[in-house]
Order: sequence, then C-alpha cells, then structure tokens
Amino acid sequence: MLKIGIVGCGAIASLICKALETERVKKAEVISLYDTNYQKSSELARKTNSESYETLEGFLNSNIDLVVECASVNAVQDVATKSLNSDKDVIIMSVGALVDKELFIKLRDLAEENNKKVYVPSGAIAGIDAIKAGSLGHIEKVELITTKPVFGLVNALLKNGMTEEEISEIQEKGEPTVVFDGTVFDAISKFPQNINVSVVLSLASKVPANVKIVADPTLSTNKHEIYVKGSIGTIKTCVENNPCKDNPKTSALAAYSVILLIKDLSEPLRIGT
Ligand SMILES: NC(=O)C1=CN([C@@H]2O[C@H](COP(=O)(O)OP(=O)(O)OC[C@H]3O[C@@H](n4cnc5c(N)ncnc54)[C@H](OP(=O)(O)O)[C@@H]3O)[C@@H](O)[C@H]2O)C=CC1
Ligand SMILES: O=C([O-])CC(=O)C(=O)O
Repeated sequence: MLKIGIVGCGAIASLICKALETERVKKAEVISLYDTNYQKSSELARKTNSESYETLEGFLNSNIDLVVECASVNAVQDVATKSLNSDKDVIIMSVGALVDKELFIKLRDLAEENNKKVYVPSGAIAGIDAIKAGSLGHIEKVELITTKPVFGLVNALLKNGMTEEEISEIQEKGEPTVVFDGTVFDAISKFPQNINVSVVLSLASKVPANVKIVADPTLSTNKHEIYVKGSIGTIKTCVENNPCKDNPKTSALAAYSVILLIKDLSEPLRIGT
C-alpha cells in the first residue's frame, strides 16, 4: 500500500480521501492529514480512516511515503522542502509556486540529492501529455484563456483593487469581461487561487504562457482554452470543468488528475505520457 499524507484539507483533499476509500484506487490509502486549521484536518480525519496532526513536523514524522500538497501557493516552499528532507516524495497542486525559478531549481536539486520525486499533475487542463511531448521540438507560442463565473474570481478581483461596484457592473452587464491579460508571472501573482494551470502549462511547454482571464456572469463552469504552436504543429484544447462543490474556484478535474496520478504511482501499469 502506498501511504499518503495530505497537506491542506479543503476541496481537493476531500475528493482524494473519498476516492481512495473506494475500489477505484486499491493500492493507496490516506493515513495522515495536516491543515493550518486543525479543526478542518480533524473533521476530514473523522470522516476517513486517518489521523490529523497539529504540526507539519508531527505530520511528516508519521509513516507516509508520499505528501500531497493541496493547500496554497504560499505553503509550497515549506511543505515541499520539509517533505523531501523527511524522505518523502511530494505532489504539488499549488503549482503557481513553481513560477519562482529559484524555488523550482531548489526543489528539483533537493529531490535529486535525496533520491526522491516531485510530481506536478496536469490539473484542470487538457493536453499536457501532447504539449510535453511537443516541447521536445520547438514551441513558439503558448496561450491560455481561462473563463470563470464571476463568483469564482471575486476575492482575487477585490484584492487586485477592483471595487464592489465595478464587480456588480460586470455581473449586471451579463457579458464576458476580460479582467486580466498578461504574462503567466503576473497572472499567478494576482490570481494565486485561480490560475495554477497557467504554470503547469508553462512548465510543460517550457515557454511562459500568455494568459487571459475572463469573468463571465452567464457561466457555471471553469473553462480553460489552450493554444500551442510549434514544430509539431498546433495543439488546441478546451475543457469546460464542473467546479468542486466545496470550492467553486477549483474544478473537479483538478482533483481527479491528482487521484489518477496517485493511482498510477501505486499500480504496475500506466497509460499515457
Ligand atoms: N494545479 C491545478 O490545476 C489546480 C490547483 N489548485 C490549487 O490547489 C490548492 C488546493 O485547492 P483546494 O482544495 O480547492 O483549496 P481549498 O481552499 O478548498 O483548501 C485548501 C486548504 O488548505 C489550507 N491551507 C492554506 N495554507 C496552508 C498551509 N500553509 N498549510 C496547511 N494548510 C493550509 C486552507 O486553509 P484556509 O482556508 O484557512 O486558508 C484550506 O483548508 C490551491 O492552492 C488551489 O489554488 C486548484 C485547482 C486547480
Ligand atoms: O480548477 C481550475 O479550474 C483552475 C484553478 O483553479 C487553478 O489553476 O488554480
């Protein structure tokens, strides 16, 4: 059995716990949980057959093989470094943290020194397998258009200086409105809970993506459209994701992608790139 510990007990963690309790994933189990909010980890631990810890250190001292980070961009440096130094492999969901080249190199080198692995799931987008393979050739253009319902973007828009009145105007206008157009670096720094996918895309293609974020009051899904042009030709993908019940900013596919990665890591046969 692959023994899993999860950091961050929100929407993705709940779906991982649920899936690993079913017959769909037979060779992996969640045994340890940690969240800065102990009540959250304790609640999830009660619903599953696992233990919650009050400190990250206590969590890392438990008998886990693999840490799944699904907490926040700010958590990644500490969680991933300490996990690798505690002889654990680590899956990173808050991939936005890896836009920091220094951190990316530090974690890669640490994993190599400790003979451990860092995994980045495809998350809520489609086509990463093809884009990764295509990046062995030359890629000249990478674009992402993410369209989300206004309520999924509200917190970030307020933090970025938009007023409540301006957000209400978008809602009342009833039309898609571009709320960001720029580089992957600016996108993840302004929308850290909405656009981790742009960093997955950039890492897979090895080209910093141009990102557009659209707020659409008529939409109930999280839509991600990708356009990649290179020596292999062009790749266009579009997913219209149903959001997670517990966190509408997050798409269910993001949770499924990490569940599938855990399944692949625990089983002898793996399909796809
Ligand atoms: N790669 C991808 O495609 C995708 C990535 N994501 C990212 O994955 C992560 C998890 O998503 P989701 O489950 O929806 O998020 P949730 O907000 O539902 O859950 C995250 C949980 O982690 C807790 N937390 C925050 N910081 C820390 C920390 N330093 N240590 C321990 N716990 C912490 C939060 O507590 P509190 O609420 O108190 O802050 C919360 O309970 C997010 O960073 C999200 O942006 C999401 C979708 C797609
Ligand atoms: O789940 C999604 O649709 C994308 C997301 O929030 C992210 O990449 O941070």
